[in-house]
Amino acid sequence: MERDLAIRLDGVGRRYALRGPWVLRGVDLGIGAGTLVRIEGANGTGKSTLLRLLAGIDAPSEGRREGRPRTAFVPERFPASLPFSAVGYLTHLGRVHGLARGAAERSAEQWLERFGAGGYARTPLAELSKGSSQKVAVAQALLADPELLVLDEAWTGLDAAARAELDRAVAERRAAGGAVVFVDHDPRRLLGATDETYAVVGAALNRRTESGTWGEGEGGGSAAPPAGPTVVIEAQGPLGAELPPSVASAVTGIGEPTPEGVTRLSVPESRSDVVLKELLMARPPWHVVTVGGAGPTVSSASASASASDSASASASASVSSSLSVDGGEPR
Ligand SMILES: Nc1ncnc2c1ncn2[C@@H]1O[C@H](COP(=O)(O)OP(=O)(O)OP(=O)(O)O)[C@@H](O)[C@H]1O
Repeated sequence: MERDLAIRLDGVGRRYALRGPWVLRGVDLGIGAGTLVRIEGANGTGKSTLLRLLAGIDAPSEGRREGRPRTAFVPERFPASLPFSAVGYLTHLGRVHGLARGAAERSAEQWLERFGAGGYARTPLAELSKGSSQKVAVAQALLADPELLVLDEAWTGLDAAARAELDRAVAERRAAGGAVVFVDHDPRRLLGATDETYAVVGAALNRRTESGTWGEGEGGGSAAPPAGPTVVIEAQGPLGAELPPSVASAVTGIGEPTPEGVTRLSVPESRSDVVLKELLMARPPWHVVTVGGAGPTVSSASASASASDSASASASASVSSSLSVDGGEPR
């Protein structure tokens, strides 16, 4: 293992059933000590699966996880109904992490205070609000100074002060030489502080290069975009809006926006439905202007920019049913 790597995934694949579809395959990923790494990807692509593998609470179906950093994990869903008070639970975990009782209790109380949940220290977990419960979820990960901190949507449900506190805690971890890996739906989360960004696409991991395009993962080709036909989507975003990260990670080409704000996207056909859905469900939604083959646009469709979720989904379905592919007939 290279020096200064907190952890490394080597040729890692994960599927949830024998002969089931691979959620991840051929993933090679090294996380350096003291680095902050963002993982992106459309819904259901395998971000949480990757985080669980990194955190060591799930095992790869193939490949290896190398390195044994002291790891803490904030899961997407925290089991809030455990039979403990907030401080009792955190003290118990502190002891599991090797702290003496007194030190564990002090650390538990300090972290609850930092996240503005000191007043709920003696409240049973099952009685906490969703936001307070999330504060406990975050505190449990921070109390033993992890060398690898894995955060799955950890900011979701926190109030603004607690979100800022978590940003600070992440900076402190890094300053102490810890690595932090996170998934978050907000593309601005820790923007500027992030060292590396990867996207899960089609079971592989793509790394964002410095120019903002998506390169191959470390596996030397394992993260190449799927071969096959390409669909061109022209989409118009809300004024000044950036392309949703989940879309940016799924496309193979992004044109310069026109003065009217229409951006031309090249998308592998196998990802086009996901990209259309992500555009239409973005907040605020994007307007899909045309959908066609890589040559001249051969079909067009539009969707209301103020569509509700269900309307967006049905608009997506009607758009995708009019897709055409390279050199082919409209479907
Ligand atoms: N324990 C499990 N058993 C079976 N299938 C699973 C399990 N966990 C995840 N999956 C499947 O693996 C795929 C990837 O799921 P995962 O939760 O990792 O994606 P995600 O990108 O984190 O999704 P989201 O953005 O919705 O949180 C999905 O098809 C999901 O249904």
